[in-house]
Amino acid sequence: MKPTLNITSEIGTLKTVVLKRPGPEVENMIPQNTQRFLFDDIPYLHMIQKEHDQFAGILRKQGVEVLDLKELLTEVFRTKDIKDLFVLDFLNESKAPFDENQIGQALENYLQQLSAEDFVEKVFQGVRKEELFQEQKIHLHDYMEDSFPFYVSPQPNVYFMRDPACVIGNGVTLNNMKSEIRKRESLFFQYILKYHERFKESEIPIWLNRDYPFSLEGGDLLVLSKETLAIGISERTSAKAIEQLAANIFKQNTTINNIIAAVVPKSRTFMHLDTIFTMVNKDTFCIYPVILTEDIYLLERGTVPQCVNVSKQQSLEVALKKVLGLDEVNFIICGGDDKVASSREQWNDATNTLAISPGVVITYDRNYITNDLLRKNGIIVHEIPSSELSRGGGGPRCMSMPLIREDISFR
Ligand SMILES: NC(=O)NCCC[C@H](N)C(=O)O
Repeated sequence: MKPTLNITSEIGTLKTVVLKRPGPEVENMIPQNTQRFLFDDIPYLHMIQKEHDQFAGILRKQGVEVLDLKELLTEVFRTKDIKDLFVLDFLNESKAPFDENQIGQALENYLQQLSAEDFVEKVFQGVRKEELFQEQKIHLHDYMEDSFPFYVSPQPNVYFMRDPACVIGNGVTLNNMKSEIRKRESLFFQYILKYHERFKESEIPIWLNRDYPFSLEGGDLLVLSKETLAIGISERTSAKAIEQLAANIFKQNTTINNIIAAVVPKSRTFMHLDTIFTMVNKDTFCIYPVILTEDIYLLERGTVPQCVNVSKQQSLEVALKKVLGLDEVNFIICGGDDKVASSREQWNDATNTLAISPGVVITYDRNYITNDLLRKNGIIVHEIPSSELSRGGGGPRCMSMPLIREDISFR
């Protein structure tokens, strides 16, 4: 029988993954607010869907079971009581204007009467002001030209499935995401794990919950092996969340004994560890070289009650060799030696590879120098078109949430 969740590496043969096909929510941005939504441009919907369909198509062709976030949520919300409960949580977290009686109640009523299918679309696309009150201007700010047109803001980042939750072993983290605009995304997984037929009977450990006050995002967390995680201390993921996660995991009877914590320079370009470091084979990593000069720490299982021992490491290479038991580590530098190409391809998510088995990855076609280098290093590369997908600032790894991979051994 298939396990519900099993992720013990980044590269074990991928069996089940969750994706979200980009939908009309990506068109609910305007040039004045793309930055607020963490986008660099507004994608062309028709094309981004075509590109994403090719991504899903390659995964299916490789025998991967592809689950769809929209379908999972729709199945959960067919039960009216669960949907009504979610409406309240969702509006609360959307900072919907509940205090303004008329609007809060109208929003609640409006969402409650939608079918499960329409409701899920609305959750992604947001609720425009004119949907509730035709052209009605109530407040002074409604008269202002730049007034935000939504009561409930859209969620264009939902196709970046990697970030709101991380599967580690047979458990998950439900992440408190850094930016206000993405915080609601991990609420989806709370509901799916608790109420969806496929998950609700399994006792899934929650390694760190979304009410933990310091932020963590999935793009920063890599499961390197049964024993080891790598986590970026980044713009999005705090050192406190990493240590708390370590303490929670080490306290349990798990195989994880080590966490490599790598400093990631705080900038939009390097927003998560997986924008500068991914694993493509047992001893091979695709990197942007900035990761080689930043500080590296190791968190190890200590003795209770001082559960986490922290030590500074000499380098990423030394730390990887130690925790993975490797004699050599092969770093493939994205874009190669040409600094301009390296920087450009990093920006276009060249290092954001998604492994579908050891030495087999999916990447963006636009990063042709890195793809070539990967192939020269014996990696099989499946390319997907990326003109529109890349506009949101993430690549194939960011767009996927693996639930089940086959176990592999390193030694
Ligand atoms: N793991 C990743 O690097 N995810 C990419 C997230 C892109 C999204 N627009 C964001 O800024 O959060």
